Amino acid sequence: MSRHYAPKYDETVAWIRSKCPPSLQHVHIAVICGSGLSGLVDSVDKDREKVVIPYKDIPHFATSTVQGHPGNLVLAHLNSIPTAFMVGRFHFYEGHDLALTTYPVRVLALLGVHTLIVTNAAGGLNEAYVPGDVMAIKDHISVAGLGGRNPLIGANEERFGPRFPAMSDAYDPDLRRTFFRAVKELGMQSIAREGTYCYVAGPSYETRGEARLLVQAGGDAVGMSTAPEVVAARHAGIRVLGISLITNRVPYRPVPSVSHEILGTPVPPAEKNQAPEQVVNHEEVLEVSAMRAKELQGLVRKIFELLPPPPPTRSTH
Ligand SMILES: O=P(O)(O)O[C@@H]1C[C@H](O)[C@@H](CO)O1
Ligand SMILES: Nc1nc2[nH]cnc2c(=O)[nH]1
Repeated sequence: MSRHYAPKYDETVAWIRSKCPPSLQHVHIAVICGSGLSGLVDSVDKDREKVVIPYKDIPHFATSTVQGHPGNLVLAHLNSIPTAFMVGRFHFYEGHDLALTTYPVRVLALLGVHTLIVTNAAGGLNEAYVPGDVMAIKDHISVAGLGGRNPLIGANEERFGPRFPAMSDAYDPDLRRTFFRAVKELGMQSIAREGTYCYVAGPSYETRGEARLLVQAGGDAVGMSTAPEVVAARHAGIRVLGISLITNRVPYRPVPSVSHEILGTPVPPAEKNQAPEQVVNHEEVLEVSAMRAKELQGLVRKIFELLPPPPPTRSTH
């Protein structure tokens, strides 16, 4: 993460605290709302204080430019736990440096967050997945990270974590167990999945060849966020639950040939009897998010009810 941002975390944190009542000056859990998932914030306790701060007012924050990402930091209680909601996130493809994209995660760490629930809309790569499925992320493949786009590049911020943090345990197994307990209690087994999320920079969706590469690498879903936030969170010692809402199927079979139509040659055997695959668009992504909004709110509330005890605290000051 660029050293350029280092002196500003404390300014941002002090400013946010100045807008909050005492009960919200330290928050324990953060929820990042993915595309079209801003309704998750409606799960907060209605009878308690709630502070809504537009990102554009927060010193040193970026602003959200993507449809389905309103761009507010909301501090409130959920199941009586002081919680921060990022209602909208920043994406690298919006033109933000990765240090700025993940800046809020470090601010959240300084506000006291020990547990991050990060959500996203993602395309399904796994043959068995259908739009509307909800996947607990057990691992990620950061294609952009492997290509040199890692939010921790630059001088290491020792106050947050070590130079070389492990990522082999990035998605907390106890939190995943909690996710599946919540799924079971709510009877959502038929739509619940557990899989590997692939992070690509976007904003273009995958070609079929790219999607096939991700399938062969073991990816179950693909999206344009989450992994940088998780890397920054894990570096800061925050435990993570990642949830992908599968909003579309990603076409990955070879592009149908047309040469045989003109030349009268045989149809390539691999292309015989192929069902047509649908092209994805962001409107469809938002439609499926809207369709599952209420269930996901219920799921998040249930997860809060069942959360395991917090990990031992580690100072970032
Ligand atoms: O912020 P998330 O990851 O939920 O948004 C996904 C990825 C792109 O931003 C967008 C594409 O439709 O949805
Ligand atoms: N990269 C990518 N991101 C998505 N977000 C929602 N659907 C998709 C998808 O198919 N591909």
